[in-house]
Amino acid sequence: MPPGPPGIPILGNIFDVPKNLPWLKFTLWKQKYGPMYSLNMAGQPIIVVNSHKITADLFDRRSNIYSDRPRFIMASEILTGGIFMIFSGYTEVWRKMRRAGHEGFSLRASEQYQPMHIREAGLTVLDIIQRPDAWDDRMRQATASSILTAVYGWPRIGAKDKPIVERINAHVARIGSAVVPGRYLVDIFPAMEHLPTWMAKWKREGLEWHERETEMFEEFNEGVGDRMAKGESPTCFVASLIETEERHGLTKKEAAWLAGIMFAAGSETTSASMMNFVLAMLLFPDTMQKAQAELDAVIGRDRIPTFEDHKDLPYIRALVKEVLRWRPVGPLAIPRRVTEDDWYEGYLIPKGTMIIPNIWGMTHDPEIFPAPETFCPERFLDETGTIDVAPPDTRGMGHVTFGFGKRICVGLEFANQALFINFATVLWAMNISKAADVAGRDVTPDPNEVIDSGVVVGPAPFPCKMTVRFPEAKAVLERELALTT
Ligand code: HEM
Repeated sequence: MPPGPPGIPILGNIFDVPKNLPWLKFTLWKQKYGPMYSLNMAGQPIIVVNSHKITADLFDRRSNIYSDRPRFIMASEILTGGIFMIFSGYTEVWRKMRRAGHEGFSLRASEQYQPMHIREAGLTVLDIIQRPDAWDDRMRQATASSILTAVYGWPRIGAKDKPIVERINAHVARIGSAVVPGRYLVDIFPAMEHLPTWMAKWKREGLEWHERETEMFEEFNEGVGDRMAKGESPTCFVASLIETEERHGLTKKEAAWLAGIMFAAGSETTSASMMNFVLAMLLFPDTMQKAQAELDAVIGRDRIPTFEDHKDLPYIRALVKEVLRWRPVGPLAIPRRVTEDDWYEGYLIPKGTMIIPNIWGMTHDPEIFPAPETFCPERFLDETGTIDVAPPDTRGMGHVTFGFGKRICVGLEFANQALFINFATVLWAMNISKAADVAGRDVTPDPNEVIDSGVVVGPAPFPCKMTVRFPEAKAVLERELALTT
């Protein structure tokens, strides 16, 4: 295996990997051991990969043996019955779900949600104009709302929907905490999975949660089915799932979980990226001004941005990529497991090895992204500032924040569209600047203070000041949004 940090007998590197910001340590090790090195976590062999080329060679070009996931017994088998697509192995059920998920969120399919994204972004900015202090709450709610609308065709969620959103969020948090290494002993000692439920409270509770959540997700899908039976045709993922049920061969339970998974995978990731955007605008105000100059030149102040403008807004397109590169919300993605012995560059990667792609290490590689801590959208544009450029082996996207190969993020088109229109609308209408403390001094947030929920990493809460850029912004938003109802 490729060499790596030496570790101690039996337990290996278990004490070398920090719980806090492990991707930074992984990135440091890259300097010492190269772009691919191995770790031993109490007998579990792990390979950490830190380069675009290696991830493309393994996850894209050898995807038939690198698309499996390691076992997450509590999160993926007990709490979610083996059908939680994000963590599930490279199985037949995963394939069915993946096909259906991809069909519902492909580039073409995601276009049908564009009017909803424009509306949601505009209404959110209007809310922020009214209550600037609640900007982060509003942005989080907007993300949740867009995904629930896209998945279930629900109208925009508001304060009255809090209980249902909290219920879904609690489900996401439960799974997030269950994948944290060491949270459940069964993931360290798999033999414990055979304990009878009367002896294992964690297992009993996990299975009960699974039953309750299956009921909840099935009810949501049935709600869409009932609307269709009444002759309505909601534009949403579940409606298309119901129409294509037979072709995809999904059971009622699998279809219900597939829809639920879209929210789990898409809500926190997108809202953490929105927070990172605000943070970047605060810390790098010159980029905000350049983006606003582009918006003024292309859109002016008498209408709001739309998706028609995408082709004419290279700086905003680059801004989306730079937010995802600068602060990838899944800095270590989700690990893989190789299903056969494999040889790569003279090294043996034994069957069963866990492979961790260090996305942070790749998006902060100074040879590809000079001064990687500097927020600089220009890195994704050619010298004319109009043509998008991307380093090799990034699928033309410029970064690998959405993952790789057959398991690349299913919702990446939807997420890119949501981020594009939200960034454009916020910057068209608002200025973002540092808030002042009680003594009147500017508060500069530390971008390395983060909240790590298990899979998604976002910035710790920070204050910021949002003000309207020009007096007519509110009236223009109101007028334009009235036209889109
Ligand atoms: C900024 C937003 C997002 C980021 C950065 C992100 C990132 C990721 C990453 C890194 C993975 C793992 C890929 C791999 O293993 O190679 C993933 C998987 C996934 N994402 Fe996203 N995601 C985002 C938004 C979304 C949205 C909006 C949806 C749904 C509408 C979604 C649905 C999924 C699903 C279902 C998977 C599991 C794919 C599989 O295992 O086959 N994501 N995402």
